[in-house]
Amino acid sequence: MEVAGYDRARVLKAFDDAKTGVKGLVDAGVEKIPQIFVTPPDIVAQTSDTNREDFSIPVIDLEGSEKDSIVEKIRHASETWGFFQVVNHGIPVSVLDEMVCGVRRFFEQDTEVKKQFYTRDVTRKIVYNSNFDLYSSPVANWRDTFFCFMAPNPPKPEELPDACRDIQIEYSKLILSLGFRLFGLLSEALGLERSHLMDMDCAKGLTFVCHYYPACPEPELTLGASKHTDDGFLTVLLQDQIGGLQVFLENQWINVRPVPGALVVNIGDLLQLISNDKFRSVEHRVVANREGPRVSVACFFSTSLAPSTKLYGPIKELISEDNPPKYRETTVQEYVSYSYFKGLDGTSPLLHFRV
Ligand SMILES: O=C(O)CCC(=O)C(=O)O
Ligand SMILES: [Fe+2]
Repeated sequence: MEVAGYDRARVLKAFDDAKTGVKGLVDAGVEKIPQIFVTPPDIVAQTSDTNREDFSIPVIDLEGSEKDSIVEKIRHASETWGFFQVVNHGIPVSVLDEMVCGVRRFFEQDTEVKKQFYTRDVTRKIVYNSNFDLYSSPVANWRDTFFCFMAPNPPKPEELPDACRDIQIEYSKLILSLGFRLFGLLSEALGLERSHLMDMDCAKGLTFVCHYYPACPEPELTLGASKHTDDGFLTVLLQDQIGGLQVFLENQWINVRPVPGALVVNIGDLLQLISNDKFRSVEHRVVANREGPRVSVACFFSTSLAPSTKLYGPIKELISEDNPPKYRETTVQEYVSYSYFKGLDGTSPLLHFRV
């Protein structure tokens, strides 16, 4: 929001140059959030009762009874909610807990060491900064992040941060095998051969996006993450027990309640595109909280981000005369860079690819 006589560009640059992110502000004891974070009240507002017991995203037990019913539950959730949580997914709780601790150690380590990772050069192996869209978005979010590509060409172990190297390597192996399993189930849920989505390279690339949402002194004035959809094929999210993630469904914000040991799975834009809108990539956001820090790890599955001319459009088996393609074909690189440079401005990048 603009305030007369206020040089937003200069304030953003000073915030960025400090390389200490939102955590740096909290450590310095701010009691009021700086203007760059102040978000219009209608955007922060809750729409209605977000704690309705009868309206929460499904929790699916991957070791549950018959496989057919798991596929059916995943199909239903992907068509209606675009989100579900999975339990009994094969990743031990001790690994989930250590991953959250590792991310926390990264953000809470010595500032001078952490600053070495601070960059906006996305060709670097580890990219730590605050608000990837700081200069393009109308408001900044109360969040710091680091990300790195873990597949198909992971950084060398010595390139990973000391604070979370071992657990990142272990978690990425387990998340890749869970991802393969989920893509098998999603393929079947689309009525395709089990290997269809994997054969399209939907799980070839894995990016870890690790968020740190410091406690916020004025949570009613800002957001942890503005509303957006995810641009890859699928996201598997690990969140701690603080909560704050919300999904926009039936015109209201629904809390994605932390379930101990569960992982949150959501359909990304590219899966909506290739499924010709059968599966939904649903808008979500993270509210700010007086309590914190909140830690989350979003694992984005996409193709390898190495330049490729391979085109992705609605899957031929899913389209017909009655269900013509709703999107033009695109390369993953074109889609992802369009989405990245657009930033979290509240509109879906999918619209740009509609025919
Ligand atoms: O922190 C969260 O719960 C969500 C993060 C998210 O939506 C994202 O990284 O795309
Ligand atoms: Fe997201």
